[in-house]
Amino acid sequence: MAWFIDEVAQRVRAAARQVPDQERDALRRAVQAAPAPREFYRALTPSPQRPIGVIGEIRSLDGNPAPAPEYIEAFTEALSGGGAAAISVTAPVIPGGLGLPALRRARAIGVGPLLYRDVTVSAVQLLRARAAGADAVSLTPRILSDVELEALVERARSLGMEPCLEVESESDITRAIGCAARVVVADSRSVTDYPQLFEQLPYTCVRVVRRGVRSPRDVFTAARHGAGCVIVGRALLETDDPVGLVARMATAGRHPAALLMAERIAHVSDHAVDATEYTAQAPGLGHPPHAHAQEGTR
Ligand SMILES: O=C(O)c1ccccc1NCC(=O)[C@H](O)[C@H](O)COP(=O)(O)O
Repeated sequence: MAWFIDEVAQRVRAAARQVPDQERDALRRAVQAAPAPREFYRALTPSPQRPIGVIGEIRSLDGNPAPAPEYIEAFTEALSGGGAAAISVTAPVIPGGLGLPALRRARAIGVGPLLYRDVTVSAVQLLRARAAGADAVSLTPRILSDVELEALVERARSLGMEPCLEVESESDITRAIGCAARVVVADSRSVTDYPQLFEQLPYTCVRVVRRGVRSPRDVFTAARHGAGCVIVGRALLETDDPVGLVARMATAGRHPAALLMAERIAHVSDHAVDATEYTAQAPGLGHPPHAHAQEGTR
């Protein structure tokens, strides 16, 4: 899948360079007017009561047209009601991605917090995501230089959003630790050694597994492998009862068995306490969402 992202990143970079200054200014104003960001990290943080959480992803099945906006709205609301700790929306560059309109709708109906997953290479994408109501954004270290990664992490934080680093290798983990990432996401299909990678992270970091998570059993497996959260997408579209499925997965995430599994590899009980201190110390947090940072990446 690496080649796919590389190709998309090239296109997105080229498009970002074309964005005129007036549009950037308009986006900054839209960010000022946007609803304040909500606490994403805290919503994901494992606790003895919920050792592993579920992020419900709203998307369409690859190749299918996007569902009607009213359906997306009802679906999003139902996922939240079913116990999803957060909602993820993917950009249209990712197959099945519904993009910023879906993000805006999800924000308007008040569910959340919201993660926007994009192939992010430019600050302008962060502005668009925040203006549409994102509380967190994904960043992929592999496609970013050190300078770009640092600038985008800081920019996301200065906008009040949690940067969630999508890691693929040991060197990505080192870079994620270097920028004090508090949420790290691994694709369980292409990053098959993710449990080993997770082990290297500070335990205050929420480890998220995505792709191929389909059942409560997969939630337990992810807990056993050190995850504090899973993202579930396709499985919710392939069942007749998405709300029931997300609810069963969320229930699995609160099950004492999940706590036993999680405790074997991470100090979940301590995590809940220490995370509070960590939040207070984390760079960029606690600032008002509209604080202005230097724009390091256009
Ligand atoms: O994210 C990518 O790099 C990507 C590239 C090409 C095709 C799909 C890609 N991502 C898929 C997703 O982001 C999934 O929607 C997400 O991981 C949830 O997984 P699933 O539950 O298997 O739908």
